Amino acid sequence: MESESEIMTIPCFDFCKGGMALEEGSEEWKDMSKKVREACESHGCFLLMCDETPNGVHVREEMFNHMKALFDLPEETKQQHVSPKPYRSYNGKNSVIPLCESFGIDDIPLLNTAEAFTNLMWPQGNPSFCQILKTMSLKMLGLSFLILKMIVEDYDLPQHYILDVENMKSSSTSRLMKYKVTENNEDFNNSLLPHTDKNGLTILCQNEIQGLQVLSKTDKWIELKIPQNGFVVIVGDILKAWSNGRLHAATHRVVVNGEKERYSFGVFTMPKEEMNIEVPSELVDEKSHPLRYHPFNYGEYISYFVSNLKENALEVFAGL
Ligand SMILES: O=C(O)CCC(=O)C(=O)O
Ligand SMILES: [Fe+2]
Repeated sequence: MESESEIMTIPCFDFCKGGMALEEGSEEWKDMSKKVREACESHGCFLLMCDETPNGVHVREEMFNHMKALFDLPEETKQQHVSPKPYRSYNGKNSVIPLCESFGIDDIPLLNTAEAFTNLMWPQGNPSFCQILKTMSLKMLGLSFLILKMIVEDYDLPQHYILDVENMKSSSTSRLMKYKVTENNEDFNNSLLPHTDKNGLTILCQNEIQGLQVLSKTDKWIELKIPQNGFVVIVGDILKAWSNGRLHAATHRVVVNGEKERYSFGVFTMPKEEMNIEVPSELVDEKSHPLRYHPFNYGEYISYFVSNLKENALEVFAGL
């Protein structure tokens, strides 16, 4: 029963009560900003509902059907998706996480990368999947920006810090993931190993199969129950650093041990590689919040992480 009560500790917020999106600057928006900031500080994550359109459920269902067809393509076809950037190329044969397969596509809302991807996988094209990838990536990127603006609002930071959070979502990667099921119990904990995300903010959704767990500050794994048509929002290293460690980058993992495959789709927002991350002076307080991170370059941080692959990369690279 322990995990039952722990489930309750991760809050779920509805940004679109009754189909109406929150109006920026309204009292409701301000109340929500406080709740969002508190959840990001205490848990480093929260669940999110935002049903603006009645056909949202339908779009999701179609997306996961398309994703199944994608992962069912021949291995040679999937392997054609390659990128010089880390964690983008098709990854299907990773001995550390043998149950997980993934693709990463950069900047779908800004460039024609969804077309390029679907044309590569299906030489005759796949316009409906392409459209869904664009719709979902754009929606999730928009939600990321809204959440980042709420955080600036609730810290009562001067308006020019909106530029900081605009930078923090100036690039994005959409990741498509499949978790296979296995009969071998020993593999269960290997679906996706514990990690913090190295970007700014992550928003994920999944088919009906749960499996994502977050580590509480008291070192207990909490099984998330992502509502149907809901999302989970996770604070990454960059947002933690920018907030001077006030926001918590939640360690999370995936454990899938049911009978059905899990598919998930995530939008990882991040700064452009050349951008620098610097703590706003307003978030530094000599007594209660002394400066924890020196200014650093995002691209250099990612290179450092990729060459060391240590989970304490942020503290070692940018910590004071
Ligand atoms: O599939 C999921 O729900 C989590 C994926 C994840 O944590 C990641 O790709 O960083
Ligand atoms: Fe992650």
